[in-house]
Order: sequence, then structure tokens, then C-alpha cells
Amino acid sequence: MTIEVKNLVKKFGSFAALDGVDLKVNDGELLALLGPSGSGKTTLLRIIAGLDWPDSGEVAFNGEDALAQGARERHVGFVFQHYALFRHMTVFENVAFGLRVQPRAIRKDEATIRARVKELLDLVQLDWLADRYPSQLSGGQRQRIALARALAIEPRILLLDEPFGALDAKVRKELRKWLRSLHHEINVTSIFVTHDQEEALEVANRVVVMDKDRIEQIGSPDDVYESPATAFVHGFIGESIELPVQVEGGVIRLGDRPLNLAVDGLVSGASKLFVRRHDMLVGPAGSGAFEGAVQHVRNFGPVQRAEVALSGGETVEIDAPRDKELRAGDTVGLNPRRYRIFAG
Ligand SMILES: Nc1ncnc2c1ncn2[C@@H]1O[C@H](COP(=O)(O)OP(=O)(O)OP(=O)(O)O)[C@@H](O)[C@H]1O
Repeated sequence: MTIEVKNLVKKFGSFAALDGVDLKVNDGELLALLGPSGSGKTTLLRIIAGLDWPDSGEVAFNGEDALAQGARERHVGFVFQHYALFRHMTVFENVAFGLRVQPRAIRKDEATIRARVKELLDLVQLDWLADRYPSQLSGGQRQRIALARALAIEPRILLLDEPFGALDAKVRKELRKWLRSLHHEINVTSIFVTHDQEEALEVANRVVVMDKDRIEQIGSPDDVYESPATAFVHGFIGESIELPVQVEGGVIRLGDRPLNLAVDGLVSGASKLFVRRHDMLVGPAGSGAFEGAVQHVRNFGPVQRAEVALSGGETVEIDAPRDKELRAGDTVGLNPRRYRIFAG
């Protein structure tokens, strides 16, 4: 099933939550909507699900107008951040629920329902929990059951709103991998909302980066990480140093100091220079595009994170390999291995 969204506008009073959003989701894709809080991700997902309505624009499933259909007719499976399981029902009955409430004309007989629920519990690898109640499950198990329940009605589209948002970091990581392989198996067109860049890059085939009511970039995880299209995307994805610079006649200045860095001819005037923390290479003083003094050093997993006060007055945080052995008080030269400059 494909999804096509055209020029979608949604306002709450005079405030635009979505302002001219266009998006095409391919059949069988696992797409992430990634953006900061308030960027319109949930609003977009709810409109696709039929839980909310736009002020204008189009939503089509396989070329057919979805806005003409109610939520039920759209055959969409939905999983929310907070487990929406029925507390008084066993896991088995929770998963069976959607099948039991289907209209009589299409409702399956009891044996078929039981077989289907068993199949779904196998799929999410929790058949051994069938007789438990939701309160007897861990958070991660509840989300997997919520997913099995959403899949019971054989949805044409699966929508997940921060499905792992309430779980601890370790469980989230496990479930990411699990979701990717589950999707590989079932191949239903799926969209999931997250504000966690790592989650989006690790799980999705394509990532839609949103900011303040619009889409900033759509691309593969590699595209959005390696070739951010805008300053916002660069700042949001990957940990970046952002420096205000002035570009004139092919020369970049940080404060008064010209930087020995090349700039393409398209940028001029007040601009932003972005360097990922781990792309800022540390060398001896006098050797860098930037010069500075190390203020603090913390070990941070496989790297040392050093705060460096640049001679121009800015302070930046860089990630250097542990064997560099930086110390507070060291003077260093910094050279960006890669950098990007965006106007504005
Ligand atoms: N029912 C509503 N009434 C008024 N404003 C709303 C309503 N629903 C959402 N908004 C506003 O629309 C904007 C987009 O909200 P939305 O929930 O889509 O963002 P989001 O990107 O999903 O954020 P989060 O990651 O925090 O869930 C926000 O500024 C929000 O305050």
C-alpha cells in the first residue's frame, strides 16, 4: 500500500501544526518521522490514521482518497507510546479483541480467531505470555503485545507513535532491532514517529526530518546523516559543533579571525559552520584552522569529550580518541576533517 500526502495544512486556531506537507511513502516501506517536540509528527500520523482531519490537502492510499473514509474503513493499525492494552483482559484476549469486534458479516469463527492470535503471539515471540494480564508484563512486552493487537486486523498500514518512548534505553535498543526484523517479515507499509535520531537512523529505510510544521529533508539514513540539506538537519542529526561565521569573497571569518577553510561560492554573508564533534581533529597548537585551550575533559564511552575555548571566544565540545590523552590547560590546534557551511 502506498501513501501520498499532498500540501497538507492543519491549524489549531491560528497556529499551524502542519503547513504544506508533501510526502510519498512506498509500498512496504518502514519510514521514520523524526523531529523535535512540537514539529507536527503526531498530527501528521493522526491525520493519516483518520483520527484527525486536515484543514486542506490530500491523503491517498494506493491512489484512493483516504480522507473520504473514516478511521475504521482505512484499515490502519495504530500503536501508541503508552500501552493501550485492556487491563482486565488477558494478553490472548487483548490480541483477539480486534477480531472479535469485527462486523458479523466478516467476523471469523472462534477456531480461526484462536489460530490467528496464536500466530501473532508467535510472531512477536510472546506466545508463552498468552494467559497473563497486562500488569504482569514488562513495558517492552506490553509494546510487543500492542503491536500484535494492531496487526490482528491485518492492517493495510501500520502507524506507530513513539512506540518505545516510555521504555528504558536498553529495552528500546532491543526493540528497535526486533521491529526492523518484524517489519522485514510482515512487510506492511509502516510509519513510526520518534524524536530519537539514533532510533530513526537504525530502524527506518527512509527518514523524514520535520521541524516546525514542515518537512526539512526526506532521505535514506545515510542521506540525512552524510548530506544534511539544511542547517536544522545538520544541527539535529549527529552531534555537531555550530559556529557563527561570516563569509566574504571566499574567506570565512570567525569573529575577526580568517579561517583557513575552503567555502563553495554559493554562500556569502552571515552563515553557520557545522562540524561533527568527532570530525574535529586535534593537533598541536599552531597547526589548526582553529586554535584553543582545553577547559575540561571527560571520558565518554570510547571517546574523550573535551571542552575547548577557541581563541575567537567561542567554546566547543569535541570528541577525540581516548589515546589522545588531552588535559585541561593544553593548547591545541583543531582541524575539521569535514564541515558544512549554511547561509543564514
Ligand atoms: N489539539 C490540539 N490543540 C491545539 N494545539 C495542538 C493540538 N494538538 C497539537 N497541537 C500543537 O501542534 C503542534 C504539533 O503537535 P504534534 O503533537 O503533532 O507534535 P510532535 O512533533 O508529535 O511533538 P511530540 O514529539 O512532543 O509528540 C504542537 O505545537 C502542539 O502544541
